[in-house]
Amino acid sequence: MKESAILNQLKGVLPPHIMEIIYFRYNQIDSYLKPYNLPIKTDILLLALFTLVFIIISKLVFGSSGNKTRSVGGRANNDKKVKRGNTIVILGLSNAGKTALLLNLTNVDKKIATHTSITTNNGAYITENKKKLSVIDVPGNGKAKASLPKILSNSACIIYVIDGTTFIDNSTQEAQYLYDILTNESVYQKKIPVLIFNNKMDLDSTIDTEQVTNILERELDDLRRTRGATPIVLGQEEDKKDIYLGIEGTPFQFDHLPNDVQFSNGSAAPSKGELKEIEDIKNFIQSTIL
Ligand SMILES: Nc1nc2c(ncn2[C@@H]2O[C@H](COP(=O)(O)OP(=O)(O)OP(=O)(O)O)[C@@H](O)[C@H]2O)c(=O)[nH]1
Repeated sequence: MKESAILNQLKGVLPPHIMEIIYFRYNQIDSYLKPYNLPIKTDILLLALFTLVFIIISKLVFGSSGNKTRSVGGRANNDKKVKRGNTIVILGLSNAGKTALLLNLTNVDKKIATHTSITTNNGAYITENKKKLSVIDVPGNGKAKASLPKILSNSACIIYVIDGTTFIDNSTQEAQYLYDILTNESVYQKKIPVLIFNNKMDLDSTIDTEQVTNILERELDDLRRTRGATPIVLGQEEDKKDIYLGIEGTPFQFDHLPNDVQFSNGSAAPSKGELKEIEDIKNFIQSTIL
């Protein structure tokens, strides 16, 4: 039996029956290699081969787990390849209080009047951690709405403002606008978070936010069935993909959407008294920063 320093060392730690097998294989390999007269000892060669096999196996095992970690990040990305923009988009029907909210959230020149806007109003919002986000308020009427798909594609989050004093009369129109927003490709695929803000709570004639939620869910449920026949409000969307809101065969609920849709109420510009801090909105914005 051929002697080898490595085998002698193994002899000290391995049981005799295992050593027997190792010796047998060793001698077999040694006899195979002998005719080649290699300038390297069989045990060194085997050790090198064993190390190589060990490296390959650990690469496969740990290398793939490394990939797994990447794919978790990847999954977050794959998770609709989320790469949202950095604009807080304020939307809603005319007179809802969008510009009032923009003024409240930003430190823009308060000279921007809270009367019917024709073009978008812009400002900057500084988050708790000093991140600067642009804020845009898109008028409820007019040409600015045509540029909405582009604005939405760069949105970080959406605040949809409702005039709580006129909601009952305007609920269908509100739902139609929301439907267009929620079925917008960017909003749907990037799962842009939406906050529905029931505004003008300082006035007596406002509606309870729970009621707003229920009415909107009912209206959106109807719209899912009839929408094919209704004109698209956001315009220029001939190639708009078919996006079905919620779960087919189940009454529509905001919970069924891929987006996080939250509700809140308050006053963007109370007619009397102190300007109420709109903490819910600020918390919402903070929670949407990726
Ligand atoms: N009482 C009260 N009035 C508000 C509140 N928010 C806004 N308003 C008033 O509602 C009116 C409309 O507000 P805007 O901010 O101009 O509304 P908007 O949504 O920007 O309207 P458009 O520019 O037409 O799209 C103004 O007279 C505001 O002062 C609120 O919280 N309480």
